[in-house]
Amino acid sequence: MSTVTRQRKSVDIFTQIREHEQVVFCNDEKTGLKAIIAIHNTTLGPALGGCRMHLYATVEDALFDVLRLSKGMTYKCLAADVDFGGGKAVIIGDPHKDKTPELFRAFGQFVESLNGRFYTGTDMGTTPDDFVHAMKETNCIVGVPEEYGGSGDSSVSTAIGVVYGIKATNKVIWGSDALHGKTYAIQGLGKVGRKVAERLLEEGADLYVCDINPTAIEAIVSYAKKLGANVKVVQGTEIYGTDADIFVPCAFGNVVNDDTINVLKVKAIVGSANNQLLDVRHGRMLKEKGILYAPDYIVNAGGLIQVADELYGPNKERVLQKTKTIYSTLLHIYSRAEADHITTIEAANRFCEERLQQRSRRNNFFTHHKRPKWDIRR
Ligand SMILES: NC(=O)C1=CN([C@@H]2O[C@H](COP(=O)(O)OP(=O)(O)OC[C@H]3O[C@@H](n4cnc5c(N)ncnc54)[C@H](O)[C@@H]3O)[C@@H](O)[C@H]2O)C=CC1
Ligand SMILES: O=C(O)CCC(=O)C(=O)O
Repeated sequence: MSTVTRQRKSVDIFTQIREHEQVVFCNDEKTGLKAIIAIHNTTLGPALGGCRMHLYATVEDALFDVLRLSKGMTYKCLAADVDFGGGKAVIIGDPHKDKTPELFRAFGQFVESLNGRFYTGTDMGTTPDDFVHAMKETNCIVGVPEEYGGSGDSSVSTAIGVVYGIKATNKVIWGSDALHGKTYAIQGLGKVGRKVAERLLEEGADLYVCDINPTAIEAIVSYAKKLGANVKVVQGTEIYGTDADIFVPCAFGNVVNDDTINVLKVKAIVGSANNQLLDVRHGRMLKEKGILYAPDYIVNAGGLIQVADELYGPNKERVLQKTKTIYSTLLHIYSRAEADHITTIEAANRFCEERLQQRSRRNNFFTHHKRPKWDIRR
């Protein structure tokens, strides 16, 4: 039994979704689609969040994941200062075997049925090309390929934001935001992790990397070779115990738990993975161990910033400028945590909850989506 499953108690469904506005179970026999869409909070505007595809062991695991991910999006929208709410979707299936155009069209129909309350795009296990099929059924898709007039793959901005997060962390620990001269342990070399790895290598950093996909490993090893840079490949859980300076989780959530904290030797954790802490108490354990934790939803907000911007008509320069603010927001969170003697995740949560209180006072006049945008229906 996994650590995650062990620590979860069995509770009734309404207790599980008590913090959420709406949870939609999507079932389509013809295409085999089994998905869950969770809308956490739409105080600031329609819910926005990517769609993950993963072969969950149980439906309960999928529900647990989508509930946490969608709540995280509410906080991410608040931290990034965009007028959207928190939502997320998960498709239960193997992203390497179970994808079909029809499955994504069926998913698009369910998104459309929410009538503008939920906008979605890529996450772990999905790519912009998957959502081109969903776009035939709904306009509520983001991270749309540039050839359709969208902003393109949102992982580009996510990776840029993660690098700003690493720079801010280096500044706090070593007094300089330079990326070189440090070793980073990157878990996951997918859409985000690979881009972060390439940037770090270009800056002269050393890397430990791991991924379950040999092609992803080969790509980064050959890139390093081209640059004459240093990459060591490690297997599975070995990534937690390396002598790297910073651990960069860019695969799945819950990677910071009792087991991994025991073996982590790094000075800081800064990565793109959503929900890195299994529980808030793991934030306290990191603090006690002297490991600086960059709250995930602060650091990985670049993609959100990009796709939120896309809905107003994409502008790359505007996205880049806003993504850069991840650096200053993170420095603010670090100093607030220090001043208030709390963990960095507690400081980030307080910052967002205060913003939500302030914004809730504004009259929120939201009407459902305005115009057909992606007219590619066949
Ligand atoms: N794509 C985006 O713009 C954003 C992604 N995130 C988060 O960042 C993380 C990565 O997202 P993407 O790069 O989009 O996903 P992806 O699906 O493109 O890449 C994930 C990578 O992790 C690898 N992986 C899976 N299990 C692994 C394991 N046990 N050990 C090592 N590697 C493993 C996969 O083989 C894949 O290469 C996810 O947690 C996602 O929620 C957060 C914000 C935005
Ligand atoms: O990157 C996206 O497409 C939306 C943002 C998101 O889902 C996330 O930040 O986890």
